[in-house]
Amino acid sequence: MTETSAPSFTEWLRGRSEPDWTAVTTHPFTDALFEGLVPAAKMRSYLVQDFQFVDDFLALLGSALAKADRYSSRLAIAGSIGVVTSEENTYFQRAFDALGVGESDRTSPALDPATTAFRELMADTNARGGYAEVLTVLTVAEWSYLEWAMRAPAAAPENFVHAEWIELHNNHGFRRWVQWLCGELDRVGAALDERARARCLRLFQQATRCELDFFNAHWD
Ligand SMILES: Cc1ncc(C[n+]2csc(CCO)c2C)c(N)n1
Repeated sequence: MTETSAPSFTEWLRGRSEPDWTAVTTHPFTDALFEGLVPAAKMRSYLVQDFQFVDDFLALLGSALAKADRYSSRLAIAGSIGVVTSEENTYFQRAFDALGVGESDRTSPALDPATTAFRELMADTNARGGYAEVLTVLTVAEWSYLEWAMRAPAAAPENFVHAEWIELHNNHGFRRWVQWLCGELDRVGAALDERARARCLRLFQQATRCELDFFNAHWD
């Protein structure tokens, strides 16, 4: 009777992942990005590693597509796969050109430990997780990026490498996709038993930690 405002599953997951969640979404790397003040060498290493991250992320989206429990969910996920494989992809190529990234660093760079840890978490979730677990890891990666990017001031930095990286993560379509993801995880989470919910929480916390380590690896 007093349960008028129980937190949603995703709000509960986020709240239980503090203080790391706020450390990610207010990270100094993102503040510097807003001002166009990330040094080129740091922006380069970050994007080179992130391009490797995006490959496994795409595989995880494919896993969600396969594991979804209904057609309308598969359609929403397919739409997001289309975005990752079109607009995002040309951003990386143009940014790499601007930053002078050579061929081997585009295709097979030495991986930073933070990149490897994140890739392993995604690969494990892909191999062993069900739909709820896959959604959990996707939600951390997308929601945390939306949250930092929504903090951007109205004036964009001059350099397109900085400006477009912000715009990719706070545009209307991306906001709607993250809203869909959170709503989907809330829907699927409502049907889980306590043990399965606890598994999702552990994954949410691990993925949040991976996001923090990823930013920290390119900032000091
Ligand atoms: C470390 C890291 N975490 C999350 C994202 C966010 N993200 C991953 S793939 C993708 C495409 C849109 O669905 C977006 C926004 C990132 N780039 N790098």
